Amino acid sequence: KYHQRRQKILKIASHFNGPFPQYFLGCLYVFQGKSMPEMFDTLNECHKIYGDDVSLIGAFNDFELELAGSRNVEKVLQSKTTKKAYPYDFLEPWLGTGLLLSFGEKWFQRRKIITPAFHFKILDQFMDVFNKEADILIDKLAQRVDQGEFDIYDYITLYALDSICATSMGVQINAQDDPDNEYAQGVKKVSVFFFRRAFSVLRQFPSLFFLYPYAREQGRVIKKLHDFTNSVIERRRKQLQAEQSVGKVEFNPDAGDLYSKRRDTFLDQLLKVTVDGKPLSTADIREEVDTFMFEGHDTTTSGISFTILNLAKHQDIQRKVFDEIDQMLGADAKTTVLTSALLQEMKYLDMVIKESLRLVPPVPFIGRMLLEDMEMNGTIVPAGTTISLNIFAIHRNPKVFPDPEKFIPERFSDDNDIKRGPYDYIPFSAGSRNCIGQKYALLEMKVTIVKLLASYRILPGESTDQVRYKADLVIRPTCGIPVKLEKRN
Ligand code: HEM
Repeated sequence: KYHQRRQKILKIASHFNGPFPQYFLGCLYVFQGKSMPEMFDTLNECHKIYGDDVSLIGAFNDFELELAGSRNVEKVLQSKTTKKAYPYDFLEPWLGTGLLLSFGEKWFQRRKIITPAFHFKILDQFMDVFNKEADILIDKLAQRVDQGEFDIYDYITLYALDSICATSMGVQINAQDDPDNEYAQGVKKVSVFFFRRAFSVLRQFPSLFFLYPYAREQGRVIKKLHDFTNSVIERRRKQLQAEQSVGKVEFNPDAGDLYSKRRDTFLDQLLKVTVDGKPLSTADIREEVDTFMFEGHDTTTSGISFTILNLAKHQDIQRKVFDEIDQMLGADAKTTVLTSALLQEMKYLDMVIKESLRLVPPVPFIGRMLLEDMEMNGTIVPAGTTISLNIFAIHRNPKVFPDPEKFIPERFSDDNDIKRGPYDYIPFSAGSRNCIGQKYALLEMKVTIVKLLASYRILPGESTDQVRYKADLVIRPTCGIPVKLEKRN
């Protein structure tokens, strides 16, 4: 039976290129003994060697396709008969079946409940928080001015964590005052466990997870992450109860209410909503809070940090962004409260952010499992196949992005002749399961870059050129983001 299945898979795989699969362990040898950055490079190298769509057969006849060609990517993202691929299951003990992991009716219902929390009018209210948190970041960074190279990544992580808690949960956690924040450390650890499991031989046997050397530690770390999100939910619940007991309090942004009295945050909606007449259970709420705390800070941290890296490496481009800020805000650049309308006028900044998300998409891969057969490359790919969509490779198609490794913001100018299809550039994915937080993310990224450049010139450090990429749930730098800061007058 094993042999017959292998023959069947090889026949389908012949419609795609890919490394030769060994009889039992498939193509695992391609990744064996490699470090995380090397694995990431190898995966992307496969596309250079074998083309856009690569067959990668795993251990024990596990058929997997790695797609980077826009035709097949579109088919998968448009299909209504897919679910998230098995590696996402490894996240379930942490994120439950919140919006990222759920599917079918549950996903549809949750997306409907949560979508209004990211309406552009609500996002406008978030701008005060982004401004305030970014000002704190700028203050914290003052101690690094003229002090030589340092890693800015952790500063950005804590800033993004404060921002997501304040905006979406209505709770101030002051992570920026706590460099050893346990939540941020825990997320890093769980992400590495996830990655190691996705590349292990035993990955198809969930019941054997206890054999993994890090299984117990994962349990402990997830418990701490849950304790933290539980405390955020409880704080907000108490705030809302206190408000109810003194009658309805009007929100006044100037009276220190910026965080606690914000109305109808994402968490408020979850606390208040009823489904079939019943409120959501604490477990239901926590899985969404866990999902948004993670998705809402780790991804933007990666996006902001790599934009900073690119600006440090390209002083001419940084100068142009600064000139745009200077032209619009002049001497008030450091103190102006940025609004979404103001940011919308900064066209060059927009191109820089888009190019940075192209070159280093914070979510480099997304995965799906086919629930029905699908036609691809002239063959029928059977239901049950795991598909990985390689956004990092999609963004390096030289026909759409000539000189793909170069950082060229002008690719996104209106006069660029090369036309892009809707699936050639997908940092936030596409289709119905696209990123619900994309507008939020872009606003936060822009506020951070404007505030940073208004106060500091970002210079490359001695090791800036040595930064490589490694990817677990998001792309991270191998040795932080080493930069130097110089004060602007
Ligand atoms: C630069 C920052 C961000 C990037 C590049 C990004 C990218 C993505 C991508 C590629 C997906 C699809 C994942 C998949 O199909 O498996 C996704 C989904 C999602 N993102 Fe983001 N994201 C970012 C920021 C955010 C923020 C700030 C939030 C929340 C405030 C957020 C919340 C979510 C959620 C909840 C989903 C699942 C949506 C669903 O399946 O209905 N993301 N994101």
